[in-house]
Amino acid sequence: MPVQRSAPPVVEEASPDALVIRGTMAEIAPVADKVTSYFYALLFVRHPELRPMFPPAMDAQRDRLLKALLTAAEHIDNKPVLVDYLQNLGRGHRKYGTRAEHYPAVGECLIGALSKYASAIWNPETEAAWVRAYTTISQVMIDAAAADELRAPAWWHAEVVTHDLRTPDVAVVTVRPDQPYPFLAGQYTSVETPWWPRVWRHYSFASAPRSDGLLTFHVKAVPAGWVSNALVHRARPGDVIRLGPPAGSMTVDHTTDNGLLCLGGGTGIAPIKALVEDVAEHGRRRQVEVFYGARTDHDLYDIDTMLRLQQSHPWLSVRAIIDQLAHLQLPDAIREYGPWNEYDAYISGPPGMIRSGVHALRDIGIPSDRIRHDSVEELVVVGN
Ligand SMILES: NC(=O)C1=CN([C@@H]2O[C@H](COP(=O)(O)OP(=O)(O)OC[C@H]3O[C@@H](n4cnc5c(N)ncnc54)[C@H](O)[C@@H]3O)[C@@H](O)[C@H]2O)C=CC1
Repeated sequence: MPVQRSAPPVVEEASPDALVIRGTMAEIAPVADKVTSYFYALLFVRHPELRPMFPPAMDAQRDRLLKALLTAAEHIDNKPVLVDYLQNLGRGHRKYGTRAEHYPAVGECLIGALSKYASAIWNPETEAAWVRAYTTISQVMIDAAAADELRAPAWWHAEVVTHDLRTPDVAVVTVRPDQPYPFLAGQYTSVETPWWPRVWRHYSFASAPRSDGLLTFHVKAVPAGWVSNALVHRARPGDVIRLGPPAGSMTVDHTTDNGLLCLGGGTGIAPIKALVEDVAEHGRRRQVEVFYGARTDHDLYDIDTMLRLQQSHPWLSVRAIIDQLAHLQLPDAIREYGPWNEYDAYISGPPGMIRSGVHALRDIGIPSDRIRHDSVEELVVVGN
């Protein structure tokens, strides 16, 4: 579930519907791939008009919609987190051309796929629980999309204005959106390139909002990453990409004077740089300690920028942690510094680093509600 703060495990009584849903999920878990294929087969056979809203090749991300729906259903009892997640999902679906009338079609195929593969336990009560859950899920998404329609476009076009290849596989790409693009430092967006229509990937903004309206992303080309390879090796000034709405809550809490302990691994330094700029713009002096991790010194592609920021801001300290030299990975390095009890923590980087970072931070006494990061589930597709 994309919880953007590190939530402590919630121990609560499950509702009868939640129990039924969990029962179905346990039943289909061993055949999840088959459920996914069958769900999309049903959807495209029964509703061929929906096919163009999905990527031509479905292998890379075919189960994202289904996964999102199942994740939401599983958390049906956790209303505040669920609503937040679904509102984002509903807003985010506007860029695919999703409309309110598409939701019943998806619901019908979801029930069709579940009832086929959970047939051993499927009965009218199971179906009723899923219909109730899906109705709740789709209504939150539909309402959020409708509200968003009044204030923002479904997507933005953005022209590449500079493309700076920093290493053989990392590029810093700056784009100019065709309309104002409101967002907060620390957030991310989704990007579609002209070469892979309808394949969207998430990238964090590498700067706080700028007066010239330009947006910058740090992109690393990863093996088999269609979007990332296109952005690093193919995109040039003048190319036009599409952007979805901003998302994410790894933003600076300006209601506190706590320091910021920031861990950025690899291209995960991008949103950390945006956070530093945000603190600078707010003008209140807060200690910001950045740990910038990389596998080798060649991978520290943005260290000059970070050191320049350190030079201009006495409240900022930047430390590079290089695996090879430090003989330990980034999250463990923070244990040698501190104390960190007056700090809020921000972590950005590969999913494994976020997981071990949260662990290390809790271990040194930072409570979960003061540790912020993007959802690890969403990150699995970030940057591909
Ligand atoms: N908002 C966010 O959280 C953002 C996340 N990213 C993600 O960051 C990643 C960047 O990839 P690369 O530059 O190739 O990073 P990388 O794989 O080279 O690793 C960067 C740093 O993270 C540490 N690290 C990696 N795996 C670890 C693990 N399992 N446990 C502890 N430490 C670990 C490494 O020691 C290194 O210091 C991508 O997965 C991208 O999706 C990128 C931008 C923003």
